[in-house]
Amino acid sequence: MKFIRPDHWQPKGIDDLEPNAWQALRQRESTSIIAGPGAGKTEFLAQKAAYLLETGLCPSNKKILAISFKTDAAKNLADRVKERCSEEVSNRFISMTFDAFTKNLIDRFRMALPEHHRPSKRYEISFPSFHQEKQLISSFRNNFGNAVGIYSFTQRLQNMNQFIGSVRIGDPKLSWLEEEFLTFWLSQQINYPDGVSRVSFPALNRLAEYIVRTNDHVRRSIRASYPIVFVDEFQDTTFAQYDFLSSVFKSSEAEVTAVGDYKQRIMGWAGAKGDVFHQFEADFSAERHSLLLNHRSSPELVRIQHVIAQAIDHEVREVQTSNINLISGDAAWICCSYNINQEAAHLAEWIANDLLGRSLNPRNYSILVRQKPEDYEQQLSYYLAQHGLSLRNESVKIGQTTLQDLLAEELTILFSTLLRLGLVRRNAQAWNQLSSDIRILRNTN
Ligand SMILES: Nc1ncnc2c1ncn2[C@@H]1O[C@H](COP(=O)(O)OP(=O)(O)OP(=O)(O)O)[C@@H](O)[C@H]1O
Repeated sequence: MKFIRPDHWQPKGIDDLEPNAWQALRQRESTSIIAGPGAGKTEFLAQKAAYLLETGLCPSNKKILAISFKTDAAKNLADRVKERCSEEVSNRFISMTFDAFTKNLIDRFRMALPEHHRPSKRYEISFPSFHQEKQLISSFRNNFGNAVGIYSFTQRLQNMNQFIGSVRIGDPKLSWLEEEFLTFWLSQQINYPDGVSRVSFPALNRLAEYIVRTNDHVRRSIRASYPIVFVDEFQDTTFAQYDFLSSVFKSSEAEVTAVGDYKQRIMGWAGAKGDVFHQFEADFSAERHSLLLNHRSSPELVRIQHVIAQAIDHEVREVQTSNINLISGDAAWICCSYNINQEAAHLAEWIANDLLGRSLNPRNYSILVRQKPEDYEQQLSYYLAQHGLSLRNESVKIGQTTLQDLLAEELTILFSTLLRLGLVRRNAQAWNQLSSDIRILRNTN
């Protein structure tokens, strides 16, 4: 493959990068990139991957490892690199979730674990409920009821994610109660009468961290394969995941780029570290860069985001938008309501008026709420019905899944296109869509 000279390399699929992004892209040490919503964090990583791979700065026998927290984020990043680079180049970009990466490590190096911590060869992933965690704590307390300090210790266990994040397997600094609990917690997941372990992702993370910390061979082979590492949504890194990252890459030659926005931290409840950017910058001697252009939102929305961002961090820098206002009049504003009924009534009335005023369709409107839509559904449905409008809660549970996940399934899309085609005499768009889906199904594309 012919490499591009680094000073001749140009971004792919976008016109340019902002000056701070150029600086961070060319930086050959660990860096942290702080950027608000829509500032192009994912795009930046895709461009940096293209830059390093196409210029040969990431040698052809090495790969870039990109770690995200959610499957769709990992896929989105991989797709962007695929769109921007040739197959030969994008094949060396490995994008996966933290959990997939640590699970993969356990699957390959399970034998590096001490026998009593080793899951069975074939194991299942478990998702312990809050209730199961409580039961685990209470059986532990029953076993160690007389131990000195057991009361305050079990209080600490109430935030299980945080506790697990604070203890490393085999760490000589652990107190004996910490060590006993960790062993108990792991053995409950590993030893089952049918011989099939049921292991949670936090346990897999902890076991993988143990392997890379204690096994030079595994650690060196990961470092050798991935001299360049990206971590997306870094604000949501848990204590255990951070430990894993630092056990593998700290004090190595790896260039780690951590991208995120501490103001968008959503996983605090799941044990995400509050000060993760500061710690990363100290541990990896990483230089901080901020992206100050928003590429997604209208200027009014960016101004509102800034008001909210300032409430979280007084020193936050103002972001500009690269977009123009597409809506005449107000595009975004903040309303304060005294209670949920007043809010729902106002929203329903506003939608009904706007619908008439702009001759739009009810399906052009979507209401996003904080956390649980079912907390708002009843009131919103009631007030919308007074204007002849109905509401569909897409996060409603259907069996193990939700309506929105079900609607995004390829098979659901196929059936709904089929239904749309059957409902009216002619629907060219549905016809084309269905014809192409059927060609793919029959493998005649
Ligand atoms: N330099 C750029 N020039 C033009 N468009 C860009 C640029 N960077 C990003 N974009 C576009 O802006 C949009 C938002 O970018 P992206 O998804 O990377 O943002 P993000 O910061 O990762 O978002 P989020 O806050 O949701 O995590 C995308 O459509 C992307 O293609």
